[in-house]
Amino acid sequence: MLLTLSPKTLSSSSFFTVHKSQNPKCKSPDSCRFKSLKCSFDRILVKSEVQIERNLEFETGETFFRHESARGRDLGVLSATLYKRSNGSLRVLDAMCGCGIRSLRYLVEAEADFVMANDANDDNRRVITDNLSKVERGTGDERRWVVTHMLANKAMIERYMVADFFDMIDIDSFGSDSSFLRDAFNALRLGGLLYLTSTDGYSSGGHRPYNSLAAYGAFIRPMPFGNEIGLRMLIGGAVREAALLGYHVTPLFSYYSYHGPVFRVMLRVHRGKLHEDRNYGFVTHCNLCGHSHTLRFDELGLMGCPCSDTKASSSLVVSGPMWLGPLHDASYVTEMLELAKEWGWVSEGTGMDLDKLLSIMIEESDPRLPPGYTKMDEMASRAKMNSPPLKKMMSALVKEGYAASRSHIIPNALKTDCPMSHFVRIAKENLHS
Ligand SMILES: C[S@@+](CC[C@H](N)C(=O)[O-])C[C@H]1O[C@@H](n2cnc3c(N)ncnc32)[C@H](O)[C@@H]1O
Repeated sequence: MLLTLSPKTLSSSSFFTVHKSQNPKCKSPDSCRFKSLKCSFDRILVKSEVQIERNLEFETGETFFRHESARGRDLGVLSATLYKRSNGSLRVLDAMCGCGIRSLRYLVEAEADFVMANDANDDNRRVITDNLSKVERGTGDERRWVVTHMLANKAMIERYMVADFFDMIDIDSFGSDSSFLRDAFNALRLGGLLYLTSTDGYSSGGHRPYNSLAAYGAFIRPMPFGNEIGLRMLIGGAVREAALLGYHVTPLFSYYSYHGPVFRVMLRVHRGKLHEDRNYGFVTHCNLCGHSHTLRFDELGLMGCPCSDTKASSSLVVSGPMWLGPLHDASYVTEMLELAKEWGWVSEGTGMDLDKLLSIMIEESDPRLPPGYTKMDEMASRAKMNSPPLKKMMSALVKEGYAASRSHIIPNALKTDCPMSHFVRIAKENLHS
């Protein structure tokens, strides 16, 4: 019989004593494989944390769990639900499920028909199984969930070898996830969703250019908008890997969270590689004038900075190749926002509200906006003035015919296609008007 616990208190760390014989894995106090369990003569002390997320109660035990990742899980569930609603069925691989909270949410909230909850660490089994037991397991073809303990690559290879494809694969990995990409593309149904996570903040910050080159095929140098570069590098890595297999991907949304930091992108996978992808190339940034622009492969010989200062060539930083197109699909994120409103996931007063986040993502999707953002502080120091209010600056830019948007990555920054010199002039005019 598996160890079962029913904690009486919520969201606090509690200790429970259970009889050793209830735990099939514990042979003796000295050889207990559960790193986290302390066995005494005939009792086990289990540290169990019970959480509530979106009204779902679950336990985390000693698995890796971050409350701060709830927003990323919300976004995954909204996408999964849209998929289920438009395709009629939904089969999910939660490839690194931890305690199984995502699997539980895909089953309950997105009404997934089937979830494979996989985590390489089989010590997590009891917690995952207990959490998923809130949903009837079913049998045979009606089976709604299974728990497996394989390396994520094996879990994907095993399924595609028997032509059993998933509609959605969620890879919530530590570090960089590029080693999972190829198997994930193979194991996904065409038109399916791939939800990728990376916590590799060093690479996106340009501090390990040879690491990013190895993992994503992108040589990344420090740029003032490194966190956006992190998202673009992740999408770019997937674009490249997909092309190798004869597929192409489009980003549905991209989400950066400073807790970690964590970079998440939801991609849709399509058949056929794009022979000429105008959205794949380089980002340049001039540290002298603050101007950023894009450089496609066929423009490499034209490299230079519009500020044409003599010092400019040594101030010009180039990173890539990476994704240059919009970070999100505006109409898709609009559907996500409508669903969030339908479910009442709005104005909850928890950090940045979900509806506000999705609204900013819609703004950021304007295809005229180049990669990067400018912090208002930087603009103010270039213009030698106090920084004007963000909203006032945005409407001034729009009035002059430029695209302008907030950034979901950083609060007091602006994305625009306006060159820095005009930007400073417009700021000065508007601060004094
Ligand atoms: C970031 S945690 C997952 C958190 C979980 N998805 C959530 O939302 O709470 C990563 C998990 O991946 C598991 N893991 C690490 N490497 C793995 C691999 N190669 N294959 C499968 N699971 C792996 C770890 O045991 C850990 O539980």
